[in-house]
Amino acid sequence: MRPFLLPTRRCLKLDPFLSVPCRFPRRRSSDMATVNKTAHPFDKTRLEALLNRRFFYAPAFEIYGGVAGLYDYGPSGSSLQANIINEWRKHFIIEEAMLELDTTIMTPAPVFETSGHVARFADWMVKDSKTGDVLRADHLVKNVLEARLAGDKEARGQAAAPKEDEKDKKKKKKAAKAVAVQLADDVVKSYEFTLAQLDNYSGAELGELCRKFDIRNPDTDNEVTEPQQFNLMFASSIGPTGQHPGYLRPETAQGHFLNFSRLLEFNNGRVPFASAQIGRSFRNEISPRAGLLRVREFTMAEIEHYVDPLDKSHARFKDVRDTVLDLLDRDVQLSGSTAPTKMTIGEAVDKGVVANETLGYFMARIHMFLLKIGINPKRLRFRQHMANEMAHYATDCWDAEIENSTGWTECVGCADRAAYDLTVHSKKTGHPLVVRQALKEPVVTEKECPEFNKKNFGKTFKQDAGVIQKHVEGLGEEELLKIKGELEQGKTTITIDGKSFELSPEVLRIERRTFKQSIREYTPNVIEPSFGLGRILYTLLEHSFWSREQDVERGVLSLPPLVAPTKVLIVPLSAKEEFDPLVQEISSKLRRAGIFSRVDDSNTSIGKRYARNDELGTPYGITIDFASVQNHTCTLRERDIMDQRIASIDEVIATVTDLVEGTIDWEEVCRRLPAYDGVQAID
Ligand SMILES: Nc1ncnc2c1ncn2[C@@H]1O[C@H](COP(=O)(O)OP(=O)(O)OP(=O)(O)O)[C@@H](O)[C@H]1O
Repeated sequence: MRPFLLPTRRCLKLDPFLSVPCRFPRRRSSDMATVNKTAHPFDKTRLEALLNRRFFYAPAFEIYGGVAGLYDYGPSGSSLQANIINEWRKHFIIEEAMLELDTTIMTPAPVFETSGHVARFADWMVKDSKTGDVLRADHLVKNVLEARLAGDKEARGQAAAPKEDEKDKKKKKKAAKAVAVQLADDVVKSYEFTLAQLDNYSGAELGELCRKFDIRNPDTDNEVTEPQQFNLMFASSIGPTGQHPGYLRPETAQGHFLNFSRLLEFNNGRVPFASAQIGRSFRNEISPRAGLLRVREFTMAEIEHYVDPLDKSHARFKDVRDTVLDLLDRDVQLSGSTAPTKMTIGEAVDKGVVANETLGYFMARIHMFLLKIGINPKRLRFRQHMANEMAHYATDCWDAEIENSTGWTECVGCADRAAYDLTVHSKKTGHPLVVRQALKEPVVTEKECPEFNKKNFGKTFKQDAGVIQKHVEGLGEEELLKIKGELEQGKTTITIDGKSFELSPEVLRIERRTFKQSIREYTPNVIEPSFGLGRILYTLLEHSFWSREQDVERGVLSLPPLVAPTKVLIVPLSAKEEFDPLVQEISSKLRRAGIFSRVDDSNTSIGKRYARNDELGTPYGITIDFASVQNHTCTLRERDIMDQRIASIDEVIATVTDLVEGTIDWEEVCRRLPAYDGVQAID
């Protein structure tokens, strides 16, 4: 026996579905497959209007005119970001027992001088030769060539790529000043080749490309100047004297490295281990025009995983070995192609496509995380850095790129930074940033060692003695053996800076000695996955957005319950007081179950209330009507297919808890709970 009653005739009159206009027909589970999320092409303008209307985010300082590249997140955007961060914490920090940090943003200049950011953290910019407008050189080349290729496609009568919305197409056409112009085949090839390896070009080469392809400022059609470097860090000064320059950090990584010896001690001196940090970073981007995709202040989540340089295997690699990734490696890009290869990460590491197990392990874990929060797997790929693109010290680097209406965007960088950062900071400060490993078995080695007879040596060579000693001590095993042999014959001659010195066994002997080493000291290598949360959040919103087939105006954000800002919407059918105890009961039971819910008791139709929450991505709705008051029942609605089920309040709460925790899906709900069908209830 079900512990609830079917709705009565009275409740049918107030059936929430009957108050919903019939253009939003109710669906049953059997209709699930018929929900067509692609009935309308993706419309960025609609999505942007929705995000603005529902205050996901908005330009910061808007009433002062706004500042490019700075955004404020509203309640929906903040909750979405917090939920993504929560999942990130679980997926990485908790799962891998990482050591979490929260280090300062303001950083004294010497830190970034040592790390190389002052000299090299820069992009190439060009200026409009007449107006002085500033453009990022690689983006200018990309936009113009892509637009010309789009014009060429149109002229050849090929359909534009489906992802491109009208606004984007117009932008590109404008950028190219070449609407529907067919290009010669070799020109198309050379554009495609250039685009495939755009990240590989130096400043001078970008300038060369602008001349070769006659690339101008698309807004004015004016020529552009030679590329110049622009450092992206925001400079500041610490304290009132102005004598201590500082910078707002452009990444959180240096905070990890400077604390390495404390972290190592916290981890009982053991390697491998990882530190993790979520925090704000700042980059003075040259021309931030892509919404959240390129901003000047953003939240990063960074992991620094420290490994033995001689052993980059990962204990849990076997768990992810079979994960299939879309990999776009360096060689494919050099060939001018942008088609990734599907490969298990196991195979990629075995074949040397990905440098080592630890890097591969994190690529697979990044892939899993992005899918878990709702990124479309068909629009996710890993692209290997080209040689010029990679920092000079890095061994291998792959970006998780997510496709969106602007193209493929790097959202997570995953690099093997080798021992660079720890080595340079240690050298600069004299503070050892090394691991001292007690060896299980002492290592016994033998080597040739020079022994100077100090008295005779000093007397013979006087002021040259120091130079000769330094030279001999710097010689390798082979050279020392040669000298040893010659000394055994009576004498040897060495030449330093063109000057020859004759040495005899009275001043120098070469002895073979045995050494026993019980401690190994080394600087660990660092594998760094670095996430930009704003880019992930925005691409997720694009991937989740669609419009109902029946009505393009009815936008839906199909955010997974895991990250949706609100999990359950409680909708009392009427504002009558008799509903209040039920609303309170359901709210408090959901609260106790740890499920974030909101009550919408506004004075609008239930259909409008649901539509509003579909736009907010709220996956489930609980409706309370007069039958609920009588029978202690309520209905449970699924956002995407708009199916509704009925059950006792406790049963609905238990079911929605399972749904939010991800232990069941809607198919299972359909097996558990009967469809809410007012018509059947009358009969
Ligand atoms: N200006 C920005 N706005 C938003 N997110 C950013 C920005 N710059 C970097 N990120 C994010 O931080 C992550 C790590 O930063 P990283 O230094 O690897 O980026 P990057 O290579 O400089 O990016 P790009 O080449 O796109 O400027 C990126 O994968 C991205 O998600």
